[in-house]
Amino acid sequence: MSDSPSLVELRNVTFGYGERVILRDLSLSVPRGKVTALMGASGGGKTTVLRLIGGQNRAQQGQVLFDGQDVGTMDQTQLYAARRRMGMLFQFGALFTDMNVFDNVAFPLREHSQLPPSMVRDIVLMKLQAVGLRGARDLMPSQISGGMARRVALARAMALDPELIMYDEPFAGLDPISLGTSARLIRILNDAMGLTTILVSHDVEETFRVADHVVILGAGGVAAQGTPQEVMDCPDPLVQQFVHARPTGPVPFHYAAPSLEADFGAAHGDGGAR
Ligand SMILES: Nc1ncnc2c1ncn2[C@@H]1O[C@H](COP(=O)(O)OP(=O)(O)OP(=O)(O)O)[C@@H](O)[C@H]1O
Repeated sequence: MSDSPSLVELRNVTFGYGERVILRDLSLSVPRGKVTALMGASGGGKTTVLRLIGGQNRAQQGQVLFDGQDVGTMDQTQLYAARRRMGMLFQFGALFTDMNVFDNVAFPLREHSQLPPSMVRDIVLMKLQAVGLRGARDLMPSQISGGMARRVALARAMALDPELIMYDEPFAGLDPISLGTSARLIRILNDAMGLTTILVSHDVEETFRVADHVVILGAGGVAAQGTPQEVMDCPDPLVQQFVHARPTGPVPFHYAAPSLEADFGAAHGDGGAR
């Protein structure tokens, strides 16, 4: 284990899909034991950062360090070992619909460990207890609410006791009470289980309440980072637009497109333009 205060560190990372550069010379660090919120305008590359950390994407330049090791240069075995130390909860963390709550949480344990059934049972019930759903073990996903399903997915992501847990928009579509419960749970679990958390979210109010460290992505790089208060106070117009959810400002509304003239001006009369 590295003795760096950061569990994850991106150093001068450049990444694009085809010709389109999404992250440009991006450097950021995720302190151990803390909740780090990764925020920024839609399409800014937050999910892409999570995918780089998980090794689903590889940086074209720079390094993505997980506990001091470059994820981008790992072979399959090393990557597999690193991923076992990470829990990932992607948008709406889909459950297996043909398995009950218990079996959903047991799934990674049965897949990735040789533990006897009695131990699997104890671990599953402990994880379900941590998210308040020990009593729901026999229910099918169709019998629980969206907020409960999210918590089951969280219990499943924690089944193998990860060191790092990454949430991609865990609050999307939740009612205000479930949202508050989920946010508090993320904080409590981080502290109780000695985790390091990365939270991608658009919900400024709730996220700023639970995060220790906030990173705002903008224009391929870091627009601001610091404590929630430091980021709130950052004078950068892009950051201000984002934290105050203003509809107008430097964040562009339009995805990069040909000029209006190219699409509309010359199209009249040519009969076959797309
Ligand atoms: N597999 C892919 N192939 C091509 N382009 C992609 C792919 N995945 C994402 N992109 C593009 O990369 C950009 C960044 O996407 P990403 O999902 O990382 O953004 P994000 O900040 O998580 O957005 P959101 O907040 O809307 O989820 C987007 O413009 C998207 O269109």
